Amino acid sequence: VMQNELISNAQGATIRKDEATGDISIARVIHGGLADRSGLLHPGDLLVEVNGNPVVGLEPEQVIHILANSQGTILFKIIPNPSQAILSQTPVCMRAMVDYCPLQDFSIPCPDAGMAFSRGDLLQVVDQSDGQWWQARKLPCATSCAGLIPSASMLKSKQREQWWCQPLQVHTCIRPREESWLLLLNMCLFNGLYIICTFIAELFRRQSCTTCSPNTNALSTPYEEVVLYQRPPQENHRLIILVGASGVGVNELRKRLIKLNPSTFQGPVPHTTRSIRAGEQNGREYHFVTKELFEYMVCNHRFLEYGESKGQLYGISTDAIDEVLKRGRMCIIDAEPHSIQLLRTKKFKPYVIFIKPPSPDRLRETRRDARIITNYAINRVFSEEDFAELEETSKPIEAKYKQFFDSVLVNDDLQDACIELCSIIQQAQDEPQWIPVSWGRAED
Ligand SMILES: Nc1ncnc2c1ncn2[C@@H]1O[C@H](COP(=O)(O)OP(=O)(O)OP(=O)(O)O)[C@@H](O)[C@H]1O
Repeated sequence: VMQNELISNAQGATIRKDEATGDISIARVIHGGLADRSGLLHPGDLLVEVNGNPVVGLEPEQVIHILANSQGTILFKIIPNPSQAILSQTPVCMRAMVDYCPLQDFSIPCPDAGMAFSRGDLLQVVDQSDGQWWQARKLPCATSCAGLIPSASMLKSKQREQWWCQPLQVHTCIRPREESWLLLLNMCLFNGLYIICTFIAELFRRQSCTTCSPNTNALSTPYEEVVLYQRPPQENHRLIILVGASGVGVNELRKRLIKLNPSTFQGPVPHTTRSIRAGEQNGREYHFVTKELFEYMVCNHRFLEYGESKGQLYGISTDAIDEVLKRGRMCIIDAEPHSIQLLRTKKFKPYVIFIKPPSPDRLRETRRDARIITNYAINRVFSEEDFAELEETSKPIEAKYKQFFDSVLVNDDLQDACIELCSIIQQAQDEPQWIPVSWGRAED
């Protein structure tokens, strides 16, 4: 049975009443609060008097009232908890993978001591002594006082409850667009690898679905333990993933970056089952493979994204990404949001940048002369519907996947966005960044 706690904010401790005996005891001492800093109060201590007023039998609200009205020195008479082991815990940093609001949680013992957080927030967990309720601060620490958050097991059981209550959602994915492949093939006749890669990325983006994903809020890991990581010079660069709504400029930024410094940045070479053409070279435009090998790679989950056009298969493999990284280059890819999880591995240590549209006015202003390619026949300026769709699709992507974003870049002025992208990437490679603890562990 959950006993409710009340917090005395000035003292930074919560109290609770034992309904059978009338005893008032310290339920928890909030890290960084006055009681914690004094080192005089501990969980389980029995409160006998406050400033000479006996408190046994009182309601917790009455005790809080006495405390709130006390001025100057407050004298507590306590019976220390003899079994209280005072353990000093090493803080652990965790990234929140779910949202939490204590005011909407009826199970929290003391909502006023609770701390709200959103997916992606970095939390420094300072106390895990209670299996159900931890204490944590948000990083970078703005306040010294910690707040109550549900433990990982507590959140998981809440997720399970929610999951069972959810109605079954039937979802139909968008089918690949044949005409996009045709455009790809047309372009291949006239352009080099640079355009092919660009277009392949575009094709996968268009044909994939942003609403279905392996990671829904339900049953996901509520917290991910993280550590600061700085790439040692001998290690591969981190994979750079650009994510954004269709039309926001992910491809444009990626193209510009590669063009700016082709000896540093590179995209992966796609695989195809179509036959090699005059002027093409295996491993340059494409990796030309047999259908059997392609299917074998599909079965072995080697493709990040793949599709079929006119009986031929095309795909971007994780091996192709690895090849770029092994050559000492920075691999920059344009991925569907739901592919992020596949790439979140120790090997790639991806750094994910979300490309966000600017304000509605700036979006329309900056894209006045921009062209949108909707299929092989249409290459036109953005319409009002395109702008509206872009804004509408960007928000749910951000809302759903923000826990995976290391950086957010607003693509307003193209030149400025390119400069900012370069500096974000530089920082990602050269400065310490938070990564999941499992990516940082030395090889066994
Ligand atoms: N900041 C910007 N200012 C002006 N035009 C831009 C800007 N960013 C991108 N564009 C233009 O907008 C158009 C769409 O960009 P891009 O093709 O990169 O979109 P995308 O995000 O890759 O979407 P899709 O995957 O659907 O192609 C292109 O013509 C591009 O040149």
